[in-house]
Amino acid sequence: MTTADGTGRTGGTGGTGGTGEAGGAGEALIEVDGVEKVFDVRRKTGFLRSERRRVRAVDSLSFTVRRGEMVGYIGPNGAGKSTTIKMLTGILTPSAGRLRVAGIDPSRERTRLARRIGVVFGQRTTLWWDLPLIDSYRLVHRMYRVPDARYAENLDRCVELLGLGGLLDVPVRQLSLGQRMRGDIAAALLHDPEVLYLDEPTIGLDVVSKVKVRGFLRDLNAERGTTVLLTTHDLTDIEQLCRRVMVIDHGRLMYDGPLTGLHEVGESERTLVVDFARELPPVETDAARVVRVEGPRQWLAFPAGRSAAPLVARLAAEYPVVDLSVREPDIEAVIAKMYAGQVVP
Ligand SMILES: Nc1ncnc2c1ncn2[C@@H]1O[C@H](COP(=O)(O)OP(=O)(O)OP(=O)(O)O)[C@@H](O)[C@H]1O
Repeated sequence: MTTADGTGRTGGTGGTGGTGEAGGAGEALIEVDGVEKVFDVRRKTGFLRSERRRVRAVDSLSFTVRRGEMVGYIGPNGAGKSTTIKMLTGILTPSAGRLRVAGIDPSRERTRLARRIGVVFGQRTTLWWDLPLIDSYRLVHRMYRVPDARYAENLDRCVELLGLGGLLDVPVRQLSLGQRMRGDIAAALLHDPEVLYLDEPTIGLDVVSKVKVRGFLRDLNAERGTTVLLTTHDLTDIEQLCRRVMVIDHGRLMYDGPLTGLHEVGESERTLVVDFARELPPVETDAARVVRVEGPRQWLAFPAGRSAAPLVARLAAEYPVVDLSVREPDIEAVIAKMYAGQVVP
């Protein structure tokens, strides 16, 4: 497993939290130590025959998330993300290893833990389908025994910031996907959880709804210091919300560190696009390689971890440069390479 500092240690690399910087390097809130989850699966192989197969969904998983962090948890389909979240909520019991959330063993004290965490599964709603949105919130109010004043304050805040004002009396089944998702996020927050697990919170949303949801989560983390573990296939969610990212594949943690550090793991390159005053042969320099030439324009690739400044200074000194721009590497390509096993962290 690779960490940004190359030590293999986890949990410290993103210790200053998400983009919101809430809470600084706080106490360990989520502790995962050598956790495994094995499923016994029966598969029919004939009319009366079946075979047993063991699926190791999570394997030797260890990480720590500190209070106030906003961490992206990503991986290809079937990597073990949902299984991890289910263990962290107490829905599933680990086959081996140690788990603590806010000091609580999730599978042993699921009800006690429920008061401390909020969960949003983008693919499923926790709201009552046939009831108006506000009725679901009233039920949450009672279930979690949230003090009346606190409930009213949290509800007002969510209604305002998530734009739920005109929707409270609408039955959940009549809400659009984006409205329903915002409604679900509010429901998960009415009891002031310290930890919020978000499993694909922007799936299927249009651009405007995505922006709204991301802005809300950023503010929540910055203002309330809520710790967020975010699972998503949308890397823009991660880029805009999380300074720290964990990549899981085949149940194992492949990378834990800043998003920018993935560029180094993936040996990705930035591109300097240079317009010269006239057509020139490909420029020769050790600091970059020319990957494309079109008339007076040339594209020079150089390692993403390196500054463009020395290269720019040298070109400007030696060539008739008219204009320059730097293109950032494509993080999706780096991660796709990682999933495909071309990058061995
Ligand atoms: N209840 C279960 N019984 C048997 N196998 C399971 C069960 N839940 C998950 N698995 C298997 O465990 C592995 C990890 O699944 P998991 O749902 O955690 O992946 P994921 O990373 O969340 O994937 P996705 O991005 O597709 O949601 C997969 O091989 C899956 O088929």
